[in-house]
Amino acid sequence: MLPRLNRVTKPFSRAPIRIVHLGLGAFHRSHQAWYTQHAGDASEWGIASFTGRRPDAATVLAAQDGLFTVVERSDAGDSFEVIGSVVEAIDGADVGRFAELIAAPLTSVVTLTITEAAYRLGADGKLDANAPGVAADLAALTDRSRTPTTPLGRLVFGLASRRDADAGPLAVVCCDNLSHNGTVARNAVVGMAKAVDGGLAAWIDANVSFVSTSVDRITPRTTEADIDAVAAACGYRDDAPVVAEPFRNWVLSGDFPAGRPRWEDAGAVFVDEIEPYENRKLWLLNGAHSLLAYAGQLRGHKTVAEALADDSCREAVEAFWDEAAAHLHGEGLEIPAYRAALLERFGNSRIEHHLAQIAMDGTTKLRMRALPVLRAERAAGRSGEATARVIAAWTAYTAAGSGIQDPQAAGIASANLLEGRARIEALLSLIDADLAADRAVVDLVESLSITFDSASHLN
Ligand SMILES: NC(=O)c1ccc[n+]([C@@H]2O[C@H](COP(=O)([O-])OP(=O)(O)OC[C@H]3O[C@@H](n4cnc5c(N)ncnc54)[C@H](O)[C@@H]3O)[C@@H](O)[C@H]2O)c1
Ligand SMILES: O=P(O)(O)OC[C@@H](O)[C@@H](O)[C@H](O)[C@H](O)CO
Repeated sequence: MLPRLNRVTKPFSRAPIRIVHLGLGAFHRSHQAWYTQHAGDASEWGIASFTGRRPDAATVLAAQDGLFTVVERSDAGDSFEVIGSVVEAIDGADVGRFAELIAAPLTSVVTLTITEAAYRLGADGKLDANAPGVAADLAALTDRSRTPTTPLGRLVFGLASRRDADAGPLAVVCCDNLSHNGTVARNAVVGMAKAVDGGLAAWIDANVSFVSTSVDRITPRTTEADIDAVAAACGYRDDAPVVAEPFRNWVLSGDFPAGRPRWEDAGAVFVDEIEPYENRKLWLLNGAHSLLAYAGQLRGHKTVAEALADDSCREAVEAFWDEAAAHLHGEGLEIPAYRAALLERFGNSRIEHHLAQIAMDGTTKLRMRALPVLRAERAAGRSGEATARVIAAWTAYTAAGSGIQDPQAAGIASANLLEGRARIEALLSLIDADLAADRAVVDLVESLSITFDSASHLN
């Protein structure tokens, strides 16, 4: 029997906890944990990482003393690296430990990868007070008789503890695929705090810096085959490896009032103006991912690489990129090279990135990945057809598949009981009210919604 990966089989020292992470999933491990291990001052920066919804990832990682393997997977083969920057892995339901660590004076940075849907944004882009868990968390934060269950509720709870402990300022670093993600996180956190304690909201405003980031490293969900591959290649049993592409990128903008690791040693870039980088990534990479997720599944494909190899999907991607690129300006963006690199990254067939995973939470994702391009195209006097096709593919996908996972799943199901343009209008209203109110857009999306029609492939 193989030995288990842990700090005895691989003697990594434990850095002191100075970073608290919320959302212990695959991406946190391949990205922020990797960058922290590769910072020049890594020995000073340990991460305590909390799960979001289930304890499973924390249970497995805790049994390995926080250690896991990053499998860097390219067409040329796999390389393996043990990461030791996560020094404590904890069930997110342990809000007591979370608050204790947020309140610790040594804690300087809180990072988040809790998915787009967890920010509970409504179609107006603001915190949706009717979203699951929000009202209950506001009540819990008010009377303190229960602990909050949403990630943002837990963060507000933790920040209240830090204020009470007078532990000083810190930085919250949002690493989710959202435009203006620092501002979104700030609005959601301060909005929630304001609803329960004006003094706390003012303290957060004065003491917490919300850093915006553009994060990039394709990291699919780990499979049993990945676990077996690590065992075969490394000679130890790791139940929490993570597979990622060789490419990685991290652009950050904002203040770190209590310090931060020297992530720049690992290639992170600190900028004053993040928007051009953010748009390039969210539109070209994530927008194309969403298009491939819907169009590709309609055409019977399972992975990004398979969908990209289908000419009709690839042409739709290129046309969408042409429209998006017209609105991407800024020094050093190098759009042609970025597009060429994306084709290569998407075509990495050894990374089995499942379209079904990318397809989740479409209403929230399309709002950031496609809608801004459509708006910009129409403002420029053009139809925005290629971008409308991205949204049209989603409308077709919602009708063809079952078990749609989306914060607006109930609204999607109701909309799909309608027919024709009424159905399209109802679906678009779940993404954006103005979009649904524009008759020309509704007609355009309706006319394009049969482009990838092949519903028999789904279910
Ligand atoms: N995987 C990638 O390639 C990648 C790349 C760039 C950015 N990201 C960002 O990171 C996020 C997480 O990706 P991942 O691959 O780690 O996913 P994952 O499913 O492996 O992990 C997500 C984590 O967030 C928690 N979570 C999910 N939904 C939640 C909810 N509604 N409320 C509370 N907690 C919730 C989960 O419990 C888990 O801890 C993405 O949504 C995206 O915003 C991912
Ligand atoms: O992780 P999500 O669900 O926000 O989006 C799915 C993919 O588009 C995304 O994970 C990309 O692979 C990633 O953003 C690449 O850096």
